[in-house]
Amino acid sequence: MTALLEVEGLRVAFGGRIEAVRGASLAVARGQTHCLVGESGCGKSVSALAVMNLLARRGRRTADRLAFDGADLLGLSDTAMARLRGDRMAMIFQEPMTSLNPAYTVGSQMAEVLRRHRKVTRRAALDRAAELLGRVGITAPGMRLGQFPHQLSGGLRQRVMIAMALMCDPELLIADEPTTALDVTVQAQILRLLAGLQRDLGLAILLITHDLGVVARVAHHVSVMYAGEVVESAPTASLFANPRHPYTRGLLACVPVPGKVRRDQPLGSIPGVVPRVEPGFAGCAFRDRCAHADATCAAAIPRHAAGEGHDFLCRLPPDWVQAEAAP
Ligand SMILES: Nc1ncnc2c1ncn2[C@@H]1O[C@H](COP(=O)(O)OP(=O)(O)OP(=O)(O)O)[C@@H](O)[C@H]1O
Repeated sequence: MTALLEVEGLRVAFGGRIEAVRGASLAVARGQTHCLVGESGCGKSVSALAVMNLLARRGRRTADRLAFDGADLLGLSDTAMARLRGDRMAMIFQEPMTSLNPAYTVGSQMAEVLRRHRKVTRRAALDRAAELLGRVGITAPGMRLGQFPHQLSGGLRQRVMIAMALMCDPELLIADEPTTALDVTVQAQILRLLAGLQRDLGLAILLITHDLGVVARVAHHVSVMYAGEVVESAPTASLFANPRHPYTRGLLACVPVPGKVRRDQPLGSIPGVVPRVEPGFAGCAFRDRCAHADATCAAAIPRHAAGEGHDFLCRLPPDWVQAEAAP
């Protein structure tokens, strides 16, 4: 079966000088959670915004294919895309106030989302809003409908934003770091909520995160992004058991293992920073930070298949990790 969201060869440039996304491909299967991971500045948010056609004015996107439920998104007019957004595909952000309007009550803005896409009465839209507030774990939903966003805690605002995204019963939810700004307990609650919604409603979720702990808990499939490219893509179990790209291995080495980290030990990080890449850049963008780099890393890099649904972009062969470990 074709994936619900198909992205192939996506490129995004800003003002023609910075290439934020450089030929990224990924596919989100129906009813599954696909995580897009990588350090800050790798192009995760820009990729998601490009899919939704919500890039800032200077951003230009091109792609070999961009399709939702088999239908081309690249050829859609702005009006047709706006009809799809918030209806069959919805997006939530790290900061709920990106989506919530401080001037309107929770109820009126949730109802407005439904009434923009469906012919329903205000009463029916408010009933649906109350039902969804209950579904995302908000008690006394009737009372919350009459409140303004500033009267809610950060965790509640995040739940309201999720409920609002669900008003039209979307098939795809794109969630850009939805838990980063929350404290750890609320983070865990929101992740449990998203996993439950994915299961119960058959939602497909494209979850952007830099937290590999989150990935391990919720993802079916993972795409690792570096400097605008997907450098490794794999089913979650395969990625954690057999990471191939040196960048993925570096990210995983930074995750503390319970019981193995001493209190006084600093958390790991990969030395160096993600480079900003100009159009025409050739070779592997990770080479300056990579212990395995050699002169060939400045030339074209092959993409290797490394098992079912697992591929990576590197000059090293698919079995390099085992070969290096062998005596
Ligand atoms: N409006 C813009 N104009 C110019 N450059 C931009 C714009 N938006 C993003 N970029 C650049 O695109 C690159 C990718 O940014 P993006 O926000 O997608 O990264 P990210 O991986 O989502 O990181 P974060 O986790 O910090 O959001 C960065 O170098 C960023 O500076």
